[in-house]
Amino acid sequence: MKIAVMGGDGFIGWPTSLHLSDAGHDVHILDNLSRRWIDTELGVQSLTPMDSIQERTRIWHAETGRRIHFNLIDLAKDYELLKNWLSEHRPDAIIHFAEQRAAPYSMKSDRHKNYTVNNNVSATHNLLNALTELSLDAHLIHLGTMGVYGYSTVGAAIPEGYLAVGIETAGGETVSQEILYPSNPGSIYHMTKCLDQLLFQFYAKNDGLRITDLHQGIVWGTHTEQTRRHAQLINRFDYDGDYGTVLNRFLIQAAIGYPLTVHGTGGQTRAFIHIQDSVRCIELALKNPPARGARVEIFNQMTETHRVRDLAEMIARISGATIAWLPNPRKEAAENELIVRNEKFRNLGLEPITLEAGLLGEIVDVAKKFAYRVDRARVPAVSAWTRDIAATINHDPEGKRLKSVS
Ligand SMILES: O=c1ccn([C@@H]2O[C@H](COP(=O)(O)OP(=O)(O)O[C@H]3O[C@H](CS(=O)(=O)O)[C@@H](O)[C@H](O)[C@H]3O)[C@@H](O)[C@H]2O)c(=O)[nH]1
Repeated sequence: MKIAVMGGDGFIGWPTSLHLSDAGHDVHILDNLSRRWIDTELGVQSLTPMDSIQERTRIWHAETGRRIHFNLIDLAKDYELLKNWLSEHRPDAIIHFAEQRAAPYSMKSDRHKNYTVNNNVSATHNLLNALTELSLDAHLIHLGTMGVYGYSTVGAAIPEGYLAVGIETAGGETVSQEILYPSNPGSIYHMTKCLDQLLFQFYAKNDGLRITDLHQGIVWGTHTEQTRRHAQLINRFDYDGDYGTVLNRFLIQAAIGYPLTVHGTGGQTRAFIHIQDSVRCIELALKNPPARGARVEIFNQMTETHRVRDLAEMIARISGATIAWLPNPRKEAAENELIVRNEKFRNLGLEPITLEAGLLGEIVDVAKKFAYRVDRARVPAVSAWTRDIAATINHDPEGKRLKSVS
């Protein structure tokens, strides 16, 4: 297949591009390199040393003889360029990662809120609009998030996108219907993914676009089979307070002897998936497109759930790290249950890498190897969800104002 990977220079976009190229597909990356600019804005860098996209694709060609093409296009701003590219290349499938993906970054300031909404919603809409205008029947796969469901304290299992409800008619009869699961975003970033969902519903219904939305959990790990093939194919690894996700942050914190930064009681339960499984799921979704005219296909792309404090305690046990119990910079439920249905990928043959099995290798491999590149001052999460919270959180790099350390 000819596949366009929008956002193919990012944390999941890059290993996905390699995985699909390795599987024999003709891969074209479209990316505005915004993630690299944001690193510059924040004054941080990936834990792993990362080459330019042109250099990465050159190495991939030298290693495998396969070409990955790179196009510098901003989906949100360059509508005509995007449309012309799609019109010329007419890909069979499009994988859409081209959005600002960090919740803390989206909550940093009014400017960051505007940027995240404008970028994410425009990128998605421009893509849908162009596909319709060009009558291009490409299968669109979008990287969504488990965060669209929110974290209720009820503890009922979250279905894959649609919820069966009974509605009472005027005649007093109860009819059953499947509705899109009610959105309950916890950040501006998560809210943009909820808005994306509505755009998908409309374009599938009105124009018959074939769309798959992957509601992904928190990704951990950094290597995939293909990124291991050469030092310069390595994936990025974020550990900073804005882009670092919780488990990867704990791993690097353990490696550099920094107290594990648990927000609040650590009672937040979240869904997780290893990066290798993430790219496998994308390939499975690619092989199983919805029919034209069908409703948006939704998968829950996660393999296990964990409570944040349990992860911290597990890593502390393995590594001897201490745990810092910090005031939470986010507005979120202090404690929640999370039960997630994920049979669809399991039925398509996904055999998950479990945290227990994969964890130690990751610590040794990546976190310790590149620990010398860490700027400790970039570890704390300082982006607060509200002004009131901002007044109370800890900004001190080595945690002198922590609630407690155990
Ligand atoms: O040092 C830290 C960092 C985070 N947390 C807590 O860990 C949980 C998860 O935070 P996260 O930064 O790992 O994940 P999140 O902000 O939800 O976002 C990440 O995970 C999402 C999937 S999900 O969480 O919505 O399932 C993706 O959509 C996003 O792109 C990705 O950045 C939160 O309760 C947070 O308060 C800590 O206790 N300590």
